[in-house]
Amino acid sequence: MAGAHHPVPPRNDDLGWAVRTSTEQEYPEFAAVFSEAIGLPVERLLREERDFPSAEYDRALVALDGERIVGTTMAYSLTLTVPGGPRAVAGVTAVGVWPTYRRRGVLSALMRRQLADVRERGEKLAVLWSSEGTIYGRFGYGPAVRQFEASVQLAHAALRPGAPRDPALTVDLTEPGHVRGEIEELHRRTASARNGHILRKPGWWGWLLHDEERDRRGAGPLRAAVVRGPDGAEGYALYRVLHKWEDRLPTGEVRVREAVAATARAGVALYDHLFSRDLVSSAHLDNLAEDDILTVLLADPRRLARREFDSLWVRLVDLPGALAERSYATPLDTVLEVTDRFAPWNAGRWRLRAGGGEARADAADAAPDLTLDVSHLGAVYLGGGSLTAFVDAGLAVEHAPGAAARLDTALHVPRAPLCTTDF
Ligand SMILES: CC(=O)SCCNC(=O)CCNC(=O)[C@H](O)C(C)(C)COP(=O)(O)OP(=O)(O)OC[C@H]1O[C@@H](n2cnc3c(N)ncnc32)[C@H](O)[C@@H]1OP(=O)(O)O
Repeated sequence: MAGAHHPVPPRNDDLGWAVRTSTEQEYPEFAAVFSEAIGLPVERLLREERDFPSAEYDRALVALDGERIVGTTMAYSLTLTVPGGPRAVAGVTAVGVWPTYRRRGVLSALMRRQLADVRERGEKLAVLWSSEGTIYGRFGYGPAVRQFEASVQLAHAALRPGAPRDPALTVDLTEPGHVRGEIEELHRRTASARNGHILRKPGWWGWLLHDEERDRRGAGPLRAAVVRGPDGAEGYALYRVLHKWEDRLPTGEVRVREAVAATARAGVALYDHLFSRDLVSSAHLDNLAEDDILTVLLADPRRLARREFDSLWVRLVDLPGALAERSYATPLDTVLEVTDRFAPWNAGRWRLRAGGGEARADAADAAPDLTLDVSHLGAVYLGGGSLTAFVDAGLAVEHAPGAAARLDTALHVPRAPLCTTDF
């Protein structure tokens, strides 16, 4: 369905670059272009795809200059946790343009075609991790997950005395491969509690857990710490230890890739374990949600040095579909005037109504309460961020006083979104 007043555009990009689906046979050439653009050795891309196949060749697109591939992108068929439950989404990846062809509209042509393809498949959202913050806003993506990496000196990493500790729990430290089944199951079980998680396919675990010397950046092998209670595994952490010495003092660190806990007591047991490793002085945690339990568990939270970054970007590809399949915290009846340069079928006025556990968005002619870009909706779709900030900044316009605040309230979710799967 198109928004009022805006017809569906033709599929081909107007700048003239030919875009077509790629093939498995063509993958070496595809990988060569992407590797040159992104700065990863092509041998590595080819080896990883051989050892841990993940490519969906029927979702790989190439832009051509004659016969020559000058731009690439691919999409994975993923499942993402969103308010309302897990949903099928397109996971956009492998975006690259051959350096001598950049800034001539090649990516724009690929994006247009990819959005049309995603829509045709019936996926309502496209998501990605961006290499730079400047690329994807114009294509309608908004930074939907802001999370942080953090460091803490172990001398100041004591947890609050009231933290729940249960002596019945044990911590098993081992190679990830030995406990892969438990890890996979725990990730699946806990991911649904937070928006922004990718429900990892079994094939992805091999890639995530493979542990080669060259990936260690001086640290030791990847370890899994699994917390078990009387009824089985309750949490795990994946981490490495970097041992370093200066003036006979240990200055190394525990490098935590992810810590996952199904219970509060398991979370405490994991942090107790990670922060009590010998012969290191600090811990570095790669992916923490804004409201990770550590932010309230540390006796001295000021000691947690945080650096925020955007992880998952979200794009509403089928705007009425995406808004209708999301859940809302409060009833809502509002008219949105949406701009969308790259998926014009979304542009126009939409009346969004939510209540009684249902939501719908219909093309409308009524006067809008808010005028905003589709990227703004992407930025708040998972329940993080604030539309009011876009209004305050003058990027979105509020016509009915309080409209942005009401929408923000309806979009609210109790836990900050988090994405720990970089694809
Ligand atoms: C999900 C992922 O795979 S993330 C990985 C993304 N890939 C990379 O970072 C690899 C290195 N970079 C590249 O290969 C290319 O520069 C790309 C893919 C980022 C951009 O491709 P291009 O073909 O140059 O983009 P295109 O010419 O269509 O640009 C469209 C617009 O976006 C702007 N733009 C594109 N990339 C950037 C950027 N990195 N920073 C700022 N603006 C940008 C262009 O200036 C242009 O603006 P305009 O419409 O006002 O003229």
